[in-house]
Amino acid sequence: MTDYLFQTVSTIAVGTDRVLTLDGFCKQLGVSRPLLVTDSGLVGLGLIDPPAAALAAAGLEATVFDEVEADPSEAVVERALARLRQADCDGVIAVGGGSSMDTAKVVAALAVADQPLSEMYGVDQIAGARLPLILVPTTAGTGSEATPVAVITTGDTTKAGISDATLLPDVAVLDAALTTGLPPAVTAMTGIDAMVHAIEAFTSIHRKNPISDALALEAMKLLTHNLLTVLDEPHNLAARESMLLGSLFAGQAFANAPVAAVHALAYPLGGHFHIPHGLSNSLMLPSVLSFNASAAGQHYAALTACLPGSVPATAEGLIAWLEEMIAASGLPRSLEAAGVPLSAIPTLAADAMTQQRLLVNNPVPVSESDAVRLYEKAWEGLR
Ligand SMILES: NC(=O)c1ccc[n+]([C@@H]2O[C@H](COP(=O)([O-])OP(=O)(O)OC[C@H]3O[C@@H](n4cnc5c(N)ncnc54)[C@H](O)[C@@H]3O)[C@@H](O)[C@H]2O)c1
Ligand SMILES: [Fe+2]
Repeated sequence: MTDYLFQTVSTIAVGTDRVLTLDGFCKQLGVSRPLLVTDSGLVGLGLIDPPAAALAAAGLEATVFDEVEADPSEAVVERALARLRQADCDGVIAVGGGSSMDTAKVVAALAVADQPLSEMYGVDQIAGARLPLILVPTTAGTGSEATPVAVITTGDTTKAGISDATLLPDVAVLDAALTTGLPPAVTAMTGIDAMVHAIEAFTSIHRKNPISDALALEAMKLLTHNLLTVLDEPHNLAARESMLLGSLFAGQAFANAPVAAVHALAYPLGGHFHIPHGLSNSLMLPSVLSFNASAAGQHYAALTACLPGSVPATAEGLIAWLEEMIAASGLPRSLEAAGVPLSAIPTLAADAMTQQRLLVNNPVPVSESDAVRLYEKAWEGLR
């Protein structure tokens, strides 16, 4: 038996139109002037007006920052921080995907910590507290509402992680009504990201623990039973809520049993080619799982019990089911189809090697030449 520590978000609110009750959480946390962090796409879809109006009706003066971009840069974080200071905000709310939630987390810490962003990267580097923080995911998803992690793009191409318990929010709000307009491709990519969180947490060789295992198994069940349903029936609220729950559970799992090589090899695709995070994971998933099967085969076999239908209880059974599901969801299945030139592979592999924070969790060690081979397989859509 190994000792372990399990940390997670302290309050989770689930329910349709829960996003209209943010004022109650603000009041509990002593927040009267929240910064509402989001992106312009969500504003355009009209998703931000109702919660902003509900906050105003409750007498709370929210300032909306809607300049978050996918794979948020340091410049976006600094602009959000400047807006927070200008409006003298005393709390931070994100309504959005992982990009908005990660930006909000870092801004809440920077607003209090007497420390520049550059000193926060890595594990346990944040030297202070943070402002009250409420996260409302609109994708299902990154699970960022339940993780101590934020991923920021530094320079032009590098995705760098900050992992610190300070970034666990005070409240996570799961409101399925926010996700019914999620386009099919984003639904599929983000759903696969959540599955990868569950799979990599379940096979992590560092900090794997029984609580994360239970959450990962339940996450796999919820996600794999509902992804094709929400693609067919985008307005099915029960299935959308199951996806949000699955994403939350997977986030709670990997927050305490961290992700590994699929993510380490996916990040350079986002950094260099702006391939969305979930799609990057989906593209690397079959080849990395095949590579890991010699060491993680039993765990992969155990995960097949979570899948719908009768799937052979083997690593091959899991990988083949995932490949079929990726094909059925209509996403590109090779790096070539995703527009990555073959000539980029040496650079991608060298970059992946900088993600040692993640690679150390992988069931099989990954060398730079292994990474080259894995990208070559993924380029051809093979495993
Ligand atoms: N902090 C963590 O633990 C963690 C974990 C995994 C990934 N990440 C990071 O999260 C980011 C990716 O987040 P994401 O995949 O949620 O996507 P995102 O936040 O980048 O959003 C992607 C697109 O989807 C749109 N969108 C979001 N919700 C929508 C909705 N309900 N309806 C219609 N459109 C909607 C957005 O406007 C945007 O255009 C990456 O930077 C990744 O590195 C963080
Ligand atoms: Fe992820």
